[in-house]
Amino acid sequence: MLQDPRLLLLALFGALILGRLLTSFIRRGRASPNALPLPPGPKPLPLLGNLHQLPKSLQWLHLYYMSKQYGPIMHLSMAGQPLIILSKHQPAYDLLNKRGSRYSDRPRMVMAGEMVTKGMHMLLRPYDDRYKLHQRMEAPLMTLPSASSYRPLQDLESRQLLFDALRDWDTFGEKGLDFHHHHERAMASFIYCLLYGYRLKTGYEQELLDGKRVQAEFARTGQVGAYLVDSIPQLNHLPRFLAPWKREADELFDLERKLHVGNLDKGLANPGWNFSKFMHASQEAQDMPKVELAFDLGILADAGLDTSTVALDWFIVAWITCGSRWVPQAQKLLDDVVGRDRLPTFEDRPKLAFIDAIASETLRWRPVVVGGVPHFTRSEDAYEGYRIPANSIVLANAYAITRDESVFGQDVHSFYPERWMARPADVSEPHHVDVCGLNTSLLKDLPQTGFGFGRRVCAGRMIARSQLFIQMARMLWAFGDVQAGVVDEATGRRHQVSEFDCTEGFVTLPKPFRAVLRPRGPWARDAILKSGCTHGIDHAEILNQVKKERREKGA
Ligand code: HEM
Repeated sequence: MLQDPRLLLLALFGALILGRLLTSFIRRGRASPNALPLPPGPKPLPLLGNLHQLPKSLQWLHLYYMSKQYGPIMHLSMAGQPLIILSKHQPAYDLLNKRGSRYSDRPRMVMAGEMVTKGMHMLLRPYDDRYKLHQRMEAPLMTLPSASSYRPLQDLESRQLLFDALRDWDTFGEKGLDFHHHHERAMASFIYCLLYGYRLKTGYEQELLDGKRVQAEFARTGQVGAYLVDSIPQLNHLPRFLAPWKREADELFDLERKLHVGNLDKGLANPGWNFSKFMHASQEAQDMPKVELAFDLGILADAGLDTSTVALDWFIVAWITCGSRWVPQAQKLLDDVVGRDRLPTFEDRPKLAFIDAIASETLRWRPVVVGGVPHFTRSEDAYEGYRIPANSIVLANAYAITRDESVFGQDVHSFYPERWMARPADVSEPHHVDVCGLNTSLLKDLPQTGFGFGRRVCAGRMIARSQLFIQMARMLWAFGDVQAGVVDEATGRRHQVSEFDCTEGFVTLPKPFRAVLRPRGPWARDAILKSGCTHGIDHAEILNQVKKERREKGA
């Protein structure tokens, strides 16, 4: 029966899989009698553990409800692999921030990390010396003074976004516009300009289409359970004809390599300062293979593109579904501070803390990476009377943590920007305003959980916060009476927007729909047209100004 060598190999690997499951099961049973108990969690089945209890859809929501039963530190077993779920801010902060040296690793991802990106994906890298070298190379570009120097580019793209949205209002009227596309174009154009020295005019450029494909493949190949080889890496010893995922991984690597190396080449050749030139000239890059540097830049581009776009998409959903109170409040503030003759600018930011509160509330209400990014610990630890086993995946469930009432106060499911506002500071007291214009005297220092934790916290969070501020301030200033688009012209029926109508995956987007963004008045239209189409502006000149400003600020 087993004369066919392929069947023989399959039988061998079947035995290997069974062996692995049995070993992990026996290991679990062998915990020392003196050992602390594992954190509570649902009762596991033999061999499978809790695998059958992990739902495929809206996992973060189910884990949040599960935490109501088992508490803020839960233990689940995924066929023997310990998974610790943190559902309140304090344990997440204590473990991932305070004990960061122990909890900053990533779980091994064979397909997405080792095969498709050959270990060069920054987000998936283990916390080792090579990771730290890359972090050192990027660090000077991610400081607060650096973020402040990128604001002229953010200003440029948000002006363009308003111009494009006005044009679409004139074209599509009540049908509405594809706001996701406009957000994506603007965010991608900003990040590609900064990294590679070119802008994206339409959002349909081949580089962006390839970039989106790479992101979609990352989300797919990185999904828990998508590839057996992630659970049983030994399967990679199979010859290629028995391991079809190897060919798939090679093809995806090739797509990503071509995209990132092509972009690096463009960045080095394009006029003006940019990240490609800066990182290429850095000490850390001197002995680095070109492809590794290209991947660093490419992953930065990916990390910046999707996330800010999604946050702006949720902002539109919040505007439509629950904006009746905070939108008029924000618009009154904008009218008082900015007036109606010009667009808001970064110079207005210190007086517009409420807009920053709206940005923070958007990231809290619908965290972009809603389930959190898994961390990993290689050594055993003890916390609050529980044992955290060695080789645990530790996941801070962003959805649950942003609903921690002991941190964010009452009514955590509502969109309530005021929760971020400090008591009005005494006017005679000088306000503390950071170099990006954020007024920290008027805002509470609540945890920005949506950007992750500890040594793996989002490197681009200062850049992202400026981006969200300028975009939200300008949209709120320019447009009013925002609604979902009409989907049936005969009846005038509009798309029904629901805050839980979202996609699955690493980042969670609202399901696609069109929105009607009406100019608030002729004055808004005039100001947008006066600000104009920005495609004729010399962005290389702006990039050179960035370089000068960075030098002056010692960034
Ligand atoms: C609203 C926008 C953004 C959100 C919500 C966001 C969120 C996150 C989260 C949750 C993580 C993982 C943190 C963890 O493991 O605990 C992360 C990592 C990262 N982010 Fe962001 N991000 C945003 C924008 C950006 C931007 C604009 C950039 C760069 C220009 C960026 C660069 C990175 C990088 C390089 C990492 C990897 C850190 C590592 O694993 O060491 N992000 N981000």
